[in-house]
Amino acid sequence: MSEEQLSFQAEVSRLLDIVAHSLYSNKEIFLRELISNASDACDKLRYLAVTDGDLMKDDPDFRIDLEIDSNANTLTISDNGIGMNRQELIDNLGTIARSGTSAFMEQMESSKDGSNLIGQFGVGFYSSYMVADKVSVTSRRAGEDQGWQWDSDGKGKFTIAEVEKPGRGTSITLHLKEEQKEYSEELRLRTIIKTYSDHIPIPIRLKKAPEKNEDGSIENNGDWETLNSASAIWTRSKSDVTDEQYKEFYHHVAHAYDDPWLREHFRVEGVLEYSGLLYIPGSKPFDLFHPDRKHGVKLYVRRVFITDDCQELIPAYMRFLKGVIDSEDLPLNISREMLQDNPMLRKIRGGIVKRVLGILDKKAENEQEEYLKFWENFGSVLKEGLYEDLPQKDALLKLCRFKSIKTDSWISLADYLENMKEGQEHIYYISGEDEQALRRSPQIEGFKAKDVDVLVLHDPVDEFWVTSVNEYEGKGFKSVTRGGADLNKIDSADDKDDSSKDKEEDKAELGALLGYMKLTLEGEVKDIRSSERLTDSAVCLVADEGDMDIHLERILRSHKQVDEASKRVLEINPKHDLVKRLSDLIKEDGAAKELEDIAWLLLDQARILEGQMPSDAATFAQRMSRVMGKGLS
Ligand SMILES: Nc1ncnc2c1ncn2[C@@H]1O[C@H](COP(=O)(O)OP(=O)(O)OP(=O)(O)O)[C@@H](O)[C@H]1O
Repeated sequence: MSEEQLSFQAEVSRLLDIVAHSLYSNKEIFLRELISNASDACDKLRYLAVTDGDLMKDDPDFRIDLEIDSNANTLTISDNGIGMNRQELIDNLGTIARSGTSAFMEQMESSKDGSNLIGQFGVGFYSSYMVADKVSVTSRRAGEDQGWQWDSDGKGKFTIAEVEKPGRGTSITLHLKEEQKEYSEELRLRTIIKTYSDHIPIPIRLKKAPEKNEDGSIENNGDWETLNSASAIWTRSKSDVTDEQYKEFYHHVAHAYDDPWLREHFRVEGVLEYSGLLYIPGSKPFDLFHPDRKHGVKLYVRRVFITDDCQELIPAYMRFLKGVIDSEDLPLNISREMLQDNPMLRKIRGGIVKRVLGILDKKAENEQEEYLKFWENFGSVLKEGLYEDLPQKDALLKLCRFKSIKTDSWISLADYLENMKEGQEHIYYISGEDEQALRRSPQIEGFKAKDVDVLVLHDPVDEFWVTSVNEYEGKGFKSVTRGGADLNKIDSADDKDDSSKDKEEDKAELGALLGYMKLTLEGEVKDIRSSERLTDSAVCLVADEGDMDIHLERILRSHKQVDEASKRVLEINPKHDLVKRLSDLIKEDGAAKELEDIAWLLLDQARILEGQMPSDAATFAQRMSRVMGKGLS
């Protein structure tokens, strides 16, 4: 087959354009990316060879080789890993499958200086174009006979052609840009490998240029020099690994380039034996909430890479974890299907969950500021565990941090309980999407007045756990937009001022108003009641005790999971001037029309405060005009 020319997927072209034109100063990381890919390719073959030994029989020792040609100004990185066939070359090097890429590119394009972002994201193979103006890839898939060559200058198109390739694996030749000649110098390469790739568990070798002695004899005939330690970092003892090496391993295993927030290197012995090196990233990945997002923990069995896609290893609510788990007990030839319901794996998962929760607990306890960095990045994800992993509910609730109406900083549930008022039986919360709007909600007025704190839950995930988690330390969670507020049970200095005689009179007058409004608004609301929770506003809507919370219902309706809106309870503030005036008006003759208008306007006002529309915008406007006109006359 002759050479074929194909176009990059549009996203790749955009990415290549960003890479080539970025002001990214740290160009040397291209080598880290290519070596990382080569090492992954060897891992993949090692796994396949467990069940098909023939795949690597002819060449059993993995290696990654670097060769320089200073005359041609090229650098070649070769591996004897899994290799790629024609279709794989087209798919892998011509399209982008990673879930976070679109989000990354949007941010890149909207930010002035993307260098920082490129550093965080890692553009993999395409980073070659930071130093090369042309890249040639020859590859032969293990177990196949035909080799393929892929060539591109990174400007929209690439070619692919059949080629002779004696050994399996991939060779990537970078035709270095004139100004990037330094990457064809031995010393430079040695330093880069030591810095970024020492942890790679496969020998990375550099072919030394033959040296001529003075007498013309050749000193070394192109010997290979191994540049890295070449042992799996998690098998070494902690004292043998430097912070820098731990960090570089994180960059490799997580494909992320921030500093990890936490690392945990451990070994479990006993009935079940496994070791692990886990990290929690220092920043929030672009794709944390992407539906395809998976955790980044690779499963190894006795140093053999098995998979980086084992959903049974780590629960989804810990998908921020990155790193490696290496089991001594699982069978080497375990298939990915067999992993699905494996009791040993379930135990490992249980162990990891406990370990991670334990570490987080310690951090939350001893290094509160530090812990909040984690919480702000990954708290939303961890909270998913509150309904996905009920046995861990209490441990998770202990780790949760919340905003509340009394403070802009984060508090724990323990802090909340400590500040509960005499007679307060519930942990009160208000939930919705907009934190500031929640803080202004009429439903929290009475709580503020009584100095009772209310948690402000503005994370979309909150609506889901808060309805399934019943209590913390014996105190139930209660929405302030639902049911009775129970505020009269809570002591407050204000209550003592009202004389009981006044109260009785007020009650009778309000009773008449409530009766009138119930008749007028019949069918529109479930009930109309005097409110304990309002102090400044005249009205608000609440959900009846057994009904669905107003905000939760709104979310479910927007996802079409609930068809009809429930009828709500309209609460009226008996202490509000307008309400008092209405109670008087009801005794006057000829006020019926005005009263009717106001009753409807109050209901629509309460609806608007909940972010809803008045039931009929035109009638609402007419009523409003009539009442305003009356006010002016
Ligand atoms: N040396 C190699 N041998 C075999 N396959 C490779 C090699 N280099 C790259 N690939 C294939 O090309 C794909 C794309 O590589 P690329 O570096 O762009 O992304 P990635 O490795 O998936 O992620 P990242 O961008 O984080 O490096 C890889 O997933 C792999 O399938």
